[in-house]
Amino acid sequence: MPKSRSKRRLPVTAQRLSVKDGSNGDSSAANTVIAPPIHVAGQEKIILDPSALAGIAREKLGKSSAETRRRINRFHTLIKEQSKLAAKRITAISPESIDQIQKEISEVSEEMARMGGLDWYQKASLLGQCKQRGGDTSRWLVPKLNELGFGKGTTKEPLRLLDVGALSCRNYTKERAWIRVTPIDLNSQEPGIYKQDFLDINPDFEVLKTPTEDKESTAGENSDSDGDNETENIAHLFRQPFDVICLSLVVNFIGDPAKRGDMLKQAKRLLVPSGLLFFVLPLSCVINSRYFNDDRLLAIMQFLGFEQLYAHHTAKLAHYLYRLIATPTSMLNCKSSPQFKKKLLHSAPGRNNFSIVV
Ligand SMILES: C[S@@+](CC[C@H](N)C(=O)[O-])C[C@H]1O[C@@H](n2cnc3c(N)ncnc32)[C@H](O)[C@@H]1O
Repeated sequence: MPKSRSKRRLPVTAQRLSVKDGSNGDSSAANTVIAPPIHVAGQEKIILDPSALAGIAREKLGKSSAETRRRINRFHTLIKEQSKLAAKRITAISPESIDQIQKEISEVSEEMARMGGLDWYQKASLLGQCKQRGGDTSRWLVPKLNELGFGKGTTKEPLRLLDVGALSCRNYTKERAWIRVTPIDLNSQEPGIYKQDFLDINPDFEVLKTPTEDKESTAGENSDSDGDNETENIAHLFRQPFDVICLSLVVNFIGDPAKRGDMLKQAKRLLVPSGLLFFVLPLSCVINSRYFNDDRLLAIMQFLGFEQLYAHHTAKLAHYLYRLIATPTSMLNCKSSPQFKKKLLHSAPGRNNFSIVV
């Protein structure tokens, strides 16, 4: 049986999040303070970190940023194809069709490997972060946290922030006095990023028993530690829930819509009550999909127990900040049929098939 959230040992952190924005976690109060307008921003500042390009050959990236973008999109398509084929293989019955599916899976994997695999994809994305997206997404999140009342000296302990799909562990260096980052990724690009599948984190926070263990358990956090060691036991990093979770361009990376939904549910499991979820999608997912848009996302998030604090479209991205306001854990463990199935919302031609199923 899942343990109840109310028994978890983090009332202080939880209080901190609700008190600091002046709303005490009351959603109506928060809504009067923070309007969630959606608007398209102008050009953003370009920040290029030269170390981002280390070890990546120009010809692999593409001759121009448009070419890099095209290859990244191809990689996304292959990821989706992989998910579809994996689902097909589960239901296939005849040995011939299993062989055929297996052959197609191998072709997809080979093409991904020829492109340079996940490692290439991450480096290309890092370049995209620098050149096209106005720097890493912490540039958007940090001012929003400031607006909510967080900053240097405003909290007793630094905010615990889980950066999922982290390509750099330096994104919050300037804020290290008040943000303690735990950067994770499926494939660690640099020491300091922990190799960890977000969906595999076990959110059983009650394993933390004594204050001594508590102290030892946080010793490895932040980017000073060597997160590159695959055999390292990093379970201690996840013994407390997080104040903030960043899912920036990670959910769209997953090919399976139900798994995307699982990521949102997992974020909810790993957050303190009143914790914040920073969520970023490519703009095309919400303005050009047959099955998805801002209203659908809002309905899903509200269903999961989040309130939307901010929503903002840039030229290429959709940014959202949510606060967790309800914790019905029974719902998260519910295996019944999805509440938000893939549903046709726009039938105009030329749209993509992005969706999130919860
Ligand atoms: C496009 S990059 C996003 C990078 C960065 N967060 C940003 O905003 O630009 C997507 C990253 O998510 C990582 N990722 C995807 N699924 C993940 C999971 N289940 N757990 C951890 N990382 C994951 C991928 O390995 C990849 O590095």
